[in-house]
Amino acid sequence: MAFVKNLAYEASAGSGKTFMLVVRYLTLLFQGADASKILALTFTNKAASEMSERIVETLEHLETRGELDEIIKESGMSKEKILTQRAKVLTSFLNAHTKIMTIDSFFTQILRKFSLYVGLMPDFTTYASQHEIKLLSRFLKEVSVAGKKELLVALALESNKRVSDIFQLLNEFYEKEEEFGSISFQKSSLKEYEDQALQALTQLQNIVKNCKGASATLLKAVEADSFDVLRSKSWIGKETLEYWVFKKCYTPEMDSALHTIQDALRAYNRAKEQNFFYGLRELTSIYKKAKKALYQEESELGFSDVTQLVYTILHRLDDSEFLYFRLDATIEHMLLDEFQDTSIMQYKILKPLISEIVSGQGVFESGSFFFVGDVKQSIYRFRGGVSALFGEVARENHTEVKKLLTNYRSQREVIEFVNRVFEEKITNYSPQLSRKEADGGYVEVIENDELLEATLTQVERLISLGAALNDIAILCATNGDGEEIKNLLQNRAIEVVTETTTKLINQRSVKAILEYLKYLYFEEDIYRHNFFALIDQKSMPLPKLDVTRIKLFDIIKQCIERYGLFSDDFHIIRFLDAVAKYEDIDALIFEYERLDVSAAASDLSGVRVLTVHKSKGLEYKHVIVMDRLKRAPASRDSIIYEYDGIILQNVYLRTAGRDTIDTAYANALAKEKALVREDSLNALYVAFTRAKEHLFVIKKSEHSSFELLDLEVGSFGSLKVEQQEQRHERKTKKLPYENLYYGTQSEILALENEGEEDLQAINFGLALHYMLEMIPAFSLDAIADAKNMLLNKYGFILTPKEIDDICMRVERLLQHSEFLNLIKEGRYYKEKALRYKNNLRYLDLLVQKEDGSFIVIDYKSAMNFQDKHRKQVNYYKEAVRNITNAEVEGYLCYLLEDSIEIVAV
Ligand SMILES: Nc1ncnc2c1ncn2[C@@H]1O[C@H](COP(=O)(O)OP(=O)(O)OP(=O)(O)O)[C@@H](O)[C@H]1O
Repeated sequence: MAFVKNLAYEASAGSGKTFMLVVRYLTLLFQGADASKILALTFTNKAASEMSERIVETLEHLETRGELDEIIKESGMSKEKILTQRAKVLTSFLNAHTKIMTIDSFFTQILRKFSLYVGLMPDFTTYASQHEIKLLSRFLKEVSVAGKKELLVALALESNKRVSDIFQLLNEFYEKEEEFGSISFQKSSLKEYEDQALQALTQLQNIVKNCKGASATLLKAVEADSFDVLRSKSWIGKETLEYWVFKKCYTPEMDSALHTIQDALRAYNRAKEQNFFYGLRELTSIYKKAKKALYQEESELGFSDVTQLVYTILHRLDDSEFLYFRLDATIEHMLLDEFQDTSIMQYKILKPLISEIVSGQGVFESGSFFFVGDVKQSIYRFRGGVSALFGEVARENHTEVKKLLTNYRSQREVIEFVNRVFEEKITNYSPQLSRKEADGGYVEVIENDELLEATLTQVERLISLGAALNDIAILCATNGDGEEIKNLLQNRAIEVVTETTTKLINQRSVKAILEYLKYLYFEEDIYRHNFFALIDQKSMPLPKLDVTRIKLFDIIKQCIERYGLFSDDFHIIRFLDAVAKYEDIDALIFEYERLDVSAAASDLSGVRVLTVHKSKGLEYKHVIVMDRLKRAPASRDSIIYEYDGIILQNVYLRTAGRDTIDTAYANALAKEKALVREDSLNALYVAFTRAKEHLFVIKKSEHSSFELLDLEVGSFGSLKVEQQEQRHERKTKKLPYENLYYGTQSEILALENEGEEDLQAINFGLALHYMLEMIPAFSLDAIADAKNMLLNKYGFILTPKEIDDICMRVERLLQHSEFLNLIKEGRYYKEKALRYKNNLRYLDLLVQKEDGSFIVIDYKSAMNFQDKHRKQVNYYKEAVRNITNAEVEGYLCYLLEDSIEIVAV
C-alpha cells in the first residue's frame, strides 16, 4: 500500500483513528521526517501528552505492538529495516522540539511569535481565574462611558435575559464575527408595521360586527386594543379563518385581512430582530474594546481571543503571506485528531497552511496532510463546531477519505448493542464489526429512579466481582451530577478520581509541600500543622530558611529528603518538573492554583467519575452511564445561527409563535431543533462507546436523557470480570481508610480495638459483625445473601479467602447447638443501641427470654484480650440490669477459625 499523502479517516468510535494517527506519525519518522516539522494537533492537553507518551511507548516495544504491522503497510519498509532504525528514531524523537499539542496552544504559540503586530507583549497569559469577572466589570465601565447603558438594559429586557446572559450573546457575536460575511443589520422603525396590522384588524372587526351570526366568542376573539394583544391571538397563525367560531361569518375578505396582519407581523418581527442584532453589534464592539483593554493592560487573554487575534494577524495584515511563510517553513506534515470538533474559525486559520501542504510545492514537496474524526461524535456545537466541516474540508482539499470498519476497543455485546441502538437513529450509521476474539462483553439497561443508589449498586457489584477501581468509569451529564455520585461513593468508602482530584496540586504529597512552602513564607503555624498532618507525622518545629536566597527547587528537594517523603511518588516528580517554571517562591505561592498540570494517572486510584464530554477519546473496561439527575434545561438559545454547510447564512432571534407566520424562520428553527437532537444523540453515542467490556445504562422512568433512544430494560451477554484485576488492585491500594461506615458498630468497635490489632484484623472483625448483622433470623438460608452484601462492602478490602473464612465462621455459629440454645425462644435485638451513663454502646445481640430475663452476647473473632472482653460484657450486663431491672446473663461468643467457643461472663 502506497503512502497516501493527503488522507483522512472518517470512522466510528473505537475503530482505531487515534491508533492510525500514531501509526502515521511513526511512519513519517521512519520515512525520515524531522519530528520538529510534524504538527500533530489534539483537542485536550491530556490527549496531547498521551499521544507523546504513546509514541515513545510504541517505539520502545515496537516488536510486540499492533502498530508495527500497520507501519510496515504504510511505509512499504521491511520489518527488519524498521526495527533496526527504531533506536535511532526514538533518540531523535526524544531530542526533537516536537509539535504535538492542542489547537489552542498552537495558536497561542503563533500569537506569541507575532504578538507585536496586534500591540500585545509576547508574555501574555491565557488563563486567569478572575478573567470573566474582570472582563464583565471592564465592559460595564466601557458601556457606561459610551452612554449605552439603556441599550444594554433594553436588549436584556427584550430577550428576557439577565445582563450577564447578554454577555454570553456578546461572546457568540464576538467569536463569530469573521463568519458574518455579508450579513448586516439595519435599524428600522416598528410603528409602520404595527399600524398596518391594527388597520387590518379593524377591517376584520367590521366584518365580524356586520355578521349577524357572530357569537360572543368570536367577538371576543377579534377584540384587541393594542398591537401586543393582537400578537398574542392564537388565530393569527392560521392559514385561513374559515374555521372555528369564524366559520359562520367567513368571507374571503377575512382572510385577506388575516394575511395583511400576518405580513405586517412577519415584517415587525424581522425589524425587531434587526434592531436587536444592530444593538448587539454595537455592544459587541464595546465588548471587544473591553477585551482589548484587558489584554493590553493586563496581558490576559482567553482562548477565543487568541483565535480571533491569530485570525486577524494571519488574514488581515498585508504581509500575512510572509507570516505564513515563516510559520510554514517549520511545518511540513499536519496531523489532526478529533477533527469533527474543530471550529470554523480554527479551520479558517489552518486552511492556508493546509492548502500549501496539499499543493505539494516548494518546501512542501514531501509534505503530508492527515486528519481523523467521527461526525457522530461531534458534540461541540456550542463551541463553534459544525458537523459539516469534516466533509467540506475533505472536499476542499481533495483529501482521500477512508473508513475503518472494525471496532478494536470493545467486546461484541457492547458493539452490537451500540449498533442496534443507533442504527435507526443516526443518519448514515454503518454498523461496526467486532474482532473475532472479542466475543464476550455485557450490557445492561436498568431503570431506576434512585439513580445514585442504582449506580452505587453496580459499582459495588463490579467491585465484588473483582474489578479494579481504576477500570470503572461513571459518566454523567454534568459536573454537578458527578459531584453527587462522588460524594455517595466516598461515603461508602469507595475511592473516586474526578477532574479536580486529578489535578496535580490536589494530590496529597503536592499539597503537603505547598503547605510547607507556605509556612516558610508566611510563618503561620497553621501551615506547619497542615504539613505534618498531610505527611502523617507529629507536628514539630521547622527550621527557618531564607526562602529568598535558596532556589525553590532546592528548598523542595531538601524538604523531601529531610522528611523522607514520597520517594516513589510520581506526583512529586511531575511537581518538581512544573516548579521549574516559577521564578521564585512568591510566584509559586500566589500562582500555583493556576497550574493546570494533571496528576500522574498511574498514581491515582479510584473509580473514575467524569462528564460525557470529558470522556471523549477515552476508554474503560467497565462503564456506567448515569442519566441526568435533574431535568435538562430546555435548550433555548436566544439566537439561532443557520448554516448552509459551513457557511453562516442567517441569524435569527428566537421569538415564540413566529414559526407559524414566517417560513424562513420556521425552517431555521426546524434545522436548529434537528441539530440539538443530533448533538444529544452524539453525546450518548460517545458515552456508550467508551466501554471495552461492560456497559451499564442507568435510566430514570421520566425525563430521561436516553428517551431519544427508546431503550428497553434488559441485559445482553454475561458479566465476567477477570480475576487478575483484584490482585492488581490490592497492590495499588496505599492509604488505610478512615471515617468509614461499615455497619452500625464500626466506629465504636474500631475505637475499642485501637492499638489492639493491625488494620486488616480490625477490618476482618468489622466485616464479621457486619455479616452477622445482615442475617435476619439466624437462618442458614440467609448466608448467600449476606455474603453478597459482605462482598459489596468489604470485597475490595478483604481477600476472597478472608471473606470465605468469615462465611465459614458464621455458618458454623448458626449450627452450633450451645449458641442456638441461648437464643432459643427469645426475642432478639441485633445491634441494640444502649445509652448508659452518657455512653452510647451497641450490643451485638440482646436476647429477651420469655421469663423477661435478658442475655447479652458479644461476638469476637479472636481469643486474645479476653480480660478486656470480659470487662466489656460486664459493663453491658450492668447497663441492661440497671435499665430493665431484670436478670441478665452475659456471654462472649468467639467465632474462631476452626471452632466456636462460648464463654459465660
Ligand atoms: N489496528 C489495530 N490493532 C490493534 N489494536 C488497535 C488497532 N486499532 C485500534 N486499536 C486499539 O483499539 C482501541 C481503540 O482505538 P482508538 O482509541 O484509536 O479508536 P478511535 O477510533 O480513536 O476511538 P474514538 O473515536 O472513540 O476516540 C485502542 O485501545 C487501540 O489501541
